[in-house]
Amino acid sequence: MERNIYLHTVPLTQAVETLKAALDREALVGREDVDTQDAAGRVLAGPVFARYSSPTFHSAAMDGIAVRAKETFAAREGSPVRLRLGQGYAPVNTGHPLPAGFDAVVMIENVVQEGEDTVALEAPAFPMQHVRRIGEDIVATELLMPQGRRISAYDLGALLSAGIWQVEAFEPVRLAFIPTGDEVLDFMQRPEPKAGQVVESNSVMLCALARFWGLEARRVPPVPDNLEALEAAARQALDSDAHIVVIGAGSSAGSKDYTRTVMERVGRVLVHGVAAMPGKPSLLGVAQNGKLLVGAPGYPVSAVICFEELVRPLAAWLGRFDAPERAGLDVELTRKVPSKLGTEEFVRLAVGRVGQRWVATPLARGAGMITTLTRAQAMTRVPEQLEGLEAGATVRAELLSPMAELDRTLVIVGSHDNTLDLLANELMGLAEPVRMSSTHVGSMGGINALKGGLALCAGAHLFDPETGDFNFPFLAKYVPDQDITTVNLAIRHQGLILAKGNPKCIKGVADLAREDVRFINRQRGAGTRILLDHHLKTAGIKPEQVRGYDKEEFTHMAVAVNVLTGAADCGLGIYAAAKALGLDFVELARERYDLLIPTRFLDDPRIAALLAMVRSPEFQAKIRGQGGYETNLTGQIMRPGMGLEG
Ligand SMILES: Nc1nc2c(c(=O)[nH]1)N[C@H]1C(S)=C(S)[C@@H](COP(=O)(O)OP(=O)(O)OC[C@H]3O[C@@H](n4cnc5c(N)ncnc54)[C@H](O)[C@@H]3O)O[C@H]1N2
Ligand code: MOO
Repeated sequence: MERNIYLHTVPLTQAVETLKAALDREALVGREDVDTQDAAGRVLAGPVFARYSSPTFHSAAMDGIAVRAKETFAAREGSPVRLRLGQGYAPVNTGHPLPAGFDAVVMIENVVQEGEDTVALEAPAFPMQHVRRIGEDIVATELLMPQGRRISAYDLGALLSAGIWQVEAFEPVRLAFIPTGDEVLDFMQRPEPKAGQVVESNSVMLCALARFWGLEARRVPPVPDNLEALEAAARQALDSDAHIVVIGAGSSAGSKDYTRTVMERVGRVLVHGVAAMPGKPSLLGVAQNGKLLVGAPGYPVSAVICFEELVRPLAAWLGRFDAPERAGLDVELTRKVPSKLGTEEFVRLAVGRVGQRWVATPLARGAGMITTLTRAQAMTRVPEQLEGLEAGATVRAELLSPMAELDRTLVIVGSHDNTLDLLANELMGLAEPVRMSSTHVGSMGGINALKGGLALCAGAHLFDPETGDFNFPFLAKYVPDQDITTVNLAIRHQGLILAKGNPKCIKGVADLAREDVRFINRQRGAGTRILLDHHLKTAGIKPEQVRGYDKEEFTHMAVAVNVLTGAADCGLGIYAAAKALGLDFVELARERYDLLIPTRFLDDPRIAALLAMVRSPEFQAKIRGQGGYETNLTGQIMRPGMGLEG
């Protein structure tokens, strides 16, 4: 099978410009009459002139009486002017036409009723006082709105008031998405994926994005990797009313990546490869019938970049509207971001305020990591001429979440524990919800974040064999100059996580040296790894003797998943992770998992909410409910030397 070789990669802006030059948007996106009441969001194809004035008559702007101004000029406090009903004044309500012969309105509050048909005024009225004049707002025949205007909700009011029942607008930009791949399963069938299969989700995510920009978007069921079937699906979509046809996946160099071939059969490929990461293998072209053809990469994060950076500007240009912009915020990076020279890299960020600083932690950059899309509150771009961004650098971030949500985000960095997930959910249920953004970098990573002032709170469970104490010896060593309050979250049970039924009969640390036992380790700096090293040393086992010692995972659950799938026979982790996946467990140690909080943040409302939650008996019951936890110290402030006893 011949494989695709990319055209050369071009910068994103160049890719967009190339397509603008090749597409005939006048021919592609037509005009149509739209009833005004349905026209919000549509773009006017021509100018709109008012048919009616507003008001169409001189109208009273207040409730009161209509008068002739000149007859009131002499009125003074203590020397009123008296007027008689009929020729002198006429009662009016707001919005009523001004009765013939009168030219001003006096508010009812300023009218003294002296008899059935006599009023007294103690102040003069000026001509046209409290009168809305004919055409004050809109004058018939005048330009109400120019061509090219995107009709807002407000505009609908003005259009109808001016007697415009229909407008001529450009067609809405319509997009059809064709998911492809033998391995993708139609979610409509509620499938259960087997190895090698994935649930099709890109089409729904991307169509929803497109609708948010104002497009009409629809998907078809996934099409298998078969050239004829793909071509037929592409032709069918091109024959529909869609202006943009997107083929999902199959954009790169695999033996079944047919997207480019299909695009060449139904049109011309103008761009294959953009200097962006993710999103590199994106394709753009023009169909024989003039429609925009897009090949979106299969990986979700890549597909999003393809949509946001290529489809969005092109669709906006086709539909003659401005794509919605994101607010910007300067943020400080907690970690270094390496990047490839010559490629614009898109990095998603978890953002939160720590004291007066906005800090941003770069999330994992795998193009297949759907949760980086859901966890990110912002995104930054590493320009193509840079080889990366340094830790501590201030960069411009594009916000993906509202500012108010960012301000309610509690940044917690450090070791992972299932209780943090419990906490994240409970905190969102508060009357004033707190959003937890936790980054799992191990206990030492958490202490480092505190050192750099990059977190409101760190989770740590560092055991010091010399003193038998937790965390304090490490705080004294690494952040001696900071006042940190240590609050216990829970005592938890750590042990060997084993396959169900323990088929390899693993009974303790000594078995880790066995040739037939494959271990899965935690990353350097993780408290659990430090605990393992301590137990290995005590048992007289060298790391080299443990098969898999150098294979690392970042969370307890990831270790458990390795055991569940048979990728490893055993790993060290908390009981809750073993229990969650129905695995066996041999307990090795009880340890204290603490929240380390710089004392100056104790009054921060987010920290206050966290502590209140941790101290509530209901929450503590939920911690115990996970299995493998004790809560007799939970919520209490820890002191050096307390160990597990409190
Ligand atoms: N030899 C090379 N291989 C790859 C290169 C390269 O330069 N040389 N580029 C990589 C990059 S970068 C990307 S991005 C991907 C793009 O892959 P494709 O567009 O060909 O997509 P697939 O391989 O078919 O699928 C990738 C991945 O995404 C899943 N997928 C596909 N469609 C959907 C959907 N509708 N919903 C959810 N998930 C979907 C699919 O199952 C795969 O897991 O290529 C690299 N390879
Ligand atoms: O460029 Mo691909 O789009 O990273 O994953």
